[in-house]
Parts: sequence; C-alpha cells; structure tokens
Amino acid sequence: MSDAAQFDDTILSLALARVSEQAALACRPLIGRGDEKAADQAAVNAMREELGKLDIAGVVVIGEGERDEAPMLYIGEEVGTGNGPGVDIALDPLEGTTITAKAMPNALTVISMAPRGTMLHAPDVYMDKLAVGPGYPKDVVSLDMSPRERVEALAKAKGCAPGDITVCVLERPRHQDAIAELREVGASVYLIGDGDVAGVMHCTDPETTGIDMYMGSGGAPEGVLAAGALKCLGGQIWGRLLFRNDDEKGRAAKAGITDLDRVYSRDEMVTADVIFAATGVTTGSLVAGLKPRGDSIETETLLLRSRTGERRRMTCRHPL
Ligand SMILES: O=P(O)(O)OC[C@H]1O[C@](O)(COP(=O)(O)O)[C@@H](O)[C@@H]1O
Repeated sequence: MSDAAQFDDTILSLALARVSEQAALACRPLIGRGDEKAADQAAVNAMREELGKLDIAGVVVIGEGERDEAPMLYIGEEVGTGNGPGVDIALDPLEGTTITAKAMPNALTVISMAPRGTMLHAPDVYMDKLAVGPGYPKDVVSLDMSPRERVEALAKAKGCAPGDITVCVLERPRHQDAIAELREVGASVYLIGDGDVAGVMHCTDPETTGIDMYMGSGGAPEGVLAAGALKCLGGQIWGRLLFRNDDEKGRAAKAGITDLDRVYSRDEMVTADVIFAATGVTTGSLVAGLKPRGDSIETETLLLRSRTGERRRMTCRHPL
C-alpha cells in the first residue's frame, strides 16, 4: 500500500495533538525566564520524545536546521518507530522563542504531517510571503504586485474600499517601505512582533481577526507550515525563497531546489492532504496559553485536517 493510502489522518491527528501538547507543556517552566535557547530546547526534546513513540516512518523535512547545526529534529532526521506509513513532518517546536522568554502573547508549538514526499523541503532561509483567506478568485493578488496593487486588487475582489483592508505584517525594519506604502493607500496595518504562522492563519477568518491579507518576509520553514494550515482552513499563500548569500543558495541546492526565483503556491508547498496541530504556550489570538488548573495544566490545541476540513479546538488537562 502506498504511503498516501496508509496515511490514516483520523488516528494520526490525535497523536499529533499529543506531540504538540507535550512540547508546549515542556516550555512552561521557561516562560518569562529570559532564556530563548532553553525554552526552544525544552520544546525540541519533548517533541522528539513524543514523535519517537508514534508508529510512523517519519522524516523531518522542516525542522530545527541542517544536520550539522541542529543536534535534534534536524532536516532529514528519521523519527517514529519505523512501523507505519512513511510521512513528511514539518515542525517548529516553539514558534516564538523570544516571546516565550519574555512571557509575551502568541507563542505556539506547531507541527504538521503529510504522506512521504509531499512537502516542500524548504531550506532555513527567508521567504517572501503573501496570503489571503478563502473565497477569492485564484491568484487574486501576487508577489509581483506592489503592496499598493495588492490592496487595490483585494479590495476590488472583496467589494470594499482599500481603506477597509487590513494587512498583517511582521514589524521589522526591512518592512518599513512596504508598511508606509500600505498606509498611503489607506490600508490598516496590523503589526506583529513575531509568529508569522499565526499571522498567515489569521487571514482565513477575517470576521474574527479583522485581518484580510498577510505579507512580508519571514522564515521559509514557517512558510511551509503556514501553507499546510491554509490547506486545512482554505485560503491562498504564495512564497518565494530569498537568499542573502551563496551559503544560503547552497542550502537550497542541497534541498534539491534548482529554480531559485520560483514562486510556490500553497498546493506546491504541500501537495497532498495534511494534518496540522498548534498548541498555545502563551495566550494568543489563535489559541489560549498554558493554564494552571489546580493540580493540572490545561492546554488548548487547534487540530486541523485538510481531507475532511475538520477544525477541532481541544482542551486537555494534564495532571502535574
Ligand atoms: O525574526 P526574523 O529574523 O525576522 O524572522 C522571522 C521569523 O521569526 C519568527 O517570528 C519566530 O520564529 P522562532 O521563534 O521560531 O525563531 C517566525 O514566525 C518568523 O517567520
């Protein structure tokens, strides 16, 4: 049987939620402790241990970095018992290391899984990203448009004025010009300090979040994770890898990427059905953070399946 046929998303999704929960729980003693590395390491250790218990023949395609720079959950690492379907795994054990260290909102653990060979092996470089929610015509906006053109095109498709469009952007000096141009056309700019996986996901539910579009550069691994989430939630995302030097281009070559200027759509980043889990570490706009409840800790996990379109929001009490 092929890996896709063996990919039982009903069973695997619950297992994935547990992996995500354990990574979040491991971060708890490190929230607000000012030590980003320790928080990340705790999440990595827990995620790896839990993945080791699953009956999968997993390969980390989006992980903590290249084999020589990440001792655990490096790109290409095999995880799971080896007895089960071949799967690709994309993970970010702690999306928001800095915000966890500072006890600020919106830190998450994120993991997704799909049949083997169906996720883009994005190197650890930046990616220029653009995303919109469901319900728009295909390619309603594009990475080749200016920020102004994107807002105008989206407003036209939505049937509103550019001034009614809200765009989520990571607050970074490199985005200053784009932010100025967005404001010039009348758009509202929703700035986030970190965490663009959640930023992208926010545009899938504008009625709740108020966000219509995501744009800007961030980690390429986070781009593939966000593409998996959008495959479950609906919406479109486009990503183009950005290279700052030859070393980064070499990383792409190692990952088998030859066309360095290619724009990847959502379904080119994740080509098959996918499952996705995110658990809150600190409370944010996507999921609640870890909550002490007497002698247990409560987690909230968003669990998504693209095949069925199911969106499950699960709370779980973990005895201390
Ligand atoms: O901080 P930079 O270099 O702009 O990178 C942006 C990336 O960092 C993050 O904000 C946080 O990433 P980590 O906490 O996982 O390191 C991502 O969501 C985003 O893609």
